[in-house]
Amino acid sequence: METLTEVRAAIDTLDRRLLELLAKRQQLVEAAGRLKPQNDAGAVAAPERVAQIIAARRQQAEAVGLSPDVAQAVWQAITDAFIRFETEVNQQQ
Ligand SMILES: O=C(O)C(=O)C[C@]1(C(=O)O)C=C[C@@H](O)C=C1
Repeated sequence: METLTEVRAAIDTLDRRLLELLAKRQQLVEAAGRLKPQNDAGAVAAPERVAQIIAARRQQAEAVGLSPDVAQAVWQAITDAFIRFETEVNQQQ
């Protein structure tokens, strides 16, 4: 992989896989939102679970050669976005 164009093509391919995994994650979050009591913002936000996820992903990142700070930022953004998504699901069930 020698050119910026090649590197970007590889990033696009990898991002496609990430999108598919995030779509599967969304289905699981939707199921979680339906299992929680309706209109329960505290249950949806589950801050203790988010803290557990962030700590675990930091450790798991180190094991696979990913910067723990990058992992924390990514999973903070993921959980923020999915809490917003799950809030909609939880209100509409
Ligand atoms: O574990 C849950 O309770 C979920 O609803 C899933 C999830 C997640 O995205 O991983 C989403 C919202 C909560 O803040 C915590 C975690």
